[in-house]
Amino acid sequence: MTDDPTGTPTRRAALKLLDAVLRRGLPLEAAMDAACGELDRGDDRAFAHAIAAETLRRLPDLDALIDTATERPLPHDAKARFALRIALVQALALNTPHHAAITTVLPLLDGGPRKLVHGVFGTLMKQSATLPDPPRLPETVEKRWTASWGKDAVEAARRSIAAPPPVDLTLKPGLDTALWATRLDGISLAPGHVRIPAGRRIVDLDGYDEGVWWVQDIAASLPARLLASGEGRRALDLCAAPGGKTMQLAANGWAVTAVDLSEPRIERLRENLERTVLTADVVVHDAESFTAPAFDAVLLDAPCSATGIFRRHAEVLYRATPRVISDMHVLQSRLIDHAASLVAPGGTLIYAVCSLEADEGEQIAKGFVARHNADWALDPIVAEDLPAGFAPDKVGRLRVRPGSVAEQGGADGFFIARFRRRS
Ligand SMILES: C[S@@+](CC[C@H](N)C(=O)[O-])C[C@H]1O[C@@H](n2cnc3c(N)ncnc32)[C@H](O)[C@@H]1O
Repeated sequence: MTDDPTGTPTRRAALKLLDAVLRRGLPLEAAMDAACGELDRGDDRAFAHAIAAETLRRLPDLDALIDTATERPLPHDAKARFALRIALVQALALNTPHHAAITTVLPLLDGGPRKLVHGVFGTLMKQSATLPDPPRLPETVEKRWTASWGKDAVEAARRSIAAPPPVDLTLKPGLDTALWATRLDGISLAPGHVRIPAGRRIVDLDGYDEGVWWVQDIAASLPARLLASGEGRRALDLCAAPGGKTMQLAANGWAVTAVDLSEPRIERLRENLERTVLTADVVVHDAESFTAPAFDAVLLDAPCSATGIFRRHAEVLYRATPRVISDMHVLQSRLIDHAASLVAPGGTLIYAVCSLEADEGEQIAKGFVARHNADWALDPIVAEDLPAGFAPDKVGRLRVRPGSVAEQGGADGFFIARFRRRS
């Protein structure tokens, strides 16, 4: 594409990324290699990613602006709409000069409605259009979350999608948390936790090479914190990759078996164990059919819609259709039943999902107890089990919703329940 203006290949990559995410349902990170094949430079790839990620964070507001400036609404999958989203997000959220934002995008419409796109962009710039602060979430998500968690949670979710969230690190046990918070120029919300601002290169940070910490949102660290120290007892981490909870359990004295279906993700788990000098028995297997002698504890971090990680991966809000959520509910019900069959009498089962959908959290916990009432009981989580800022619900399960620890930078959405098998 030698006659493209400078910068157009980056915008073409951003267009391919958005197409992969919004039309083909891929995660943004998974689409990077194929979409950015034309780009040799790391900073061009990073900018293509930034354009796509910012577009996804701002999509409802970008589309609403576009609709104010067209006579008839453009179809949602029209190339002209994709091109306008990319031009507008640069001009209105990424500080790209207006001229550069549009001239680099027009060549993407080879043989298409360039005049229309140029005209709509020009009209909006003349009107000094702006994007609202905080951004809106997709309407269907706002309705669903308002019904489940209330208006304040939706307001908090809007505020928290506005910018990339901070990054949390889990320290190996026995380290001085305050010292590491200072060394990493961060803050701590709990023993063994350090929070640093977004945007730092993780591999350059103090302690990375020595493997004394790993990246893990504070909410994602809570399920393993709900198990006492292992003292050599056996724990099964089901759906374990890339290994955040495996590392917590292994570091806390459990003899861990880590099971995951995905070979590439298990590879990352192995690398993480190697870097942190921790050990686990690692097995590539479907969790639904995995068998072994019963364990003292089983942690099931079930596959889910992942709507709890919307602050980092806004595309989850578009992928989590009602159909996906209901399919996940069915899979999670089967997985929790199988996980329970692997727990020894008197043992503990932890169920966790990084989802903000009650159907994947509260409803799974309720269904499990209803089906297995004779052998199992909820083991209520109490305030003392949790870091400041997190509180169990009235029956003793933990729902981390938007707005939790907001003043300190928030947390991923999560649901966690702990159950005890009767002896
Ligand atoms: C939420 S992620 C797990 C995160 C992990 N527990 C951690 O703390 O790093 C869910 C995982 O479930 C795995 N998975 C999905 N379906 C599975 C199945 N049927 N059996 C085993 N693993 C599965 C995925 O490969 C993915 O790694």
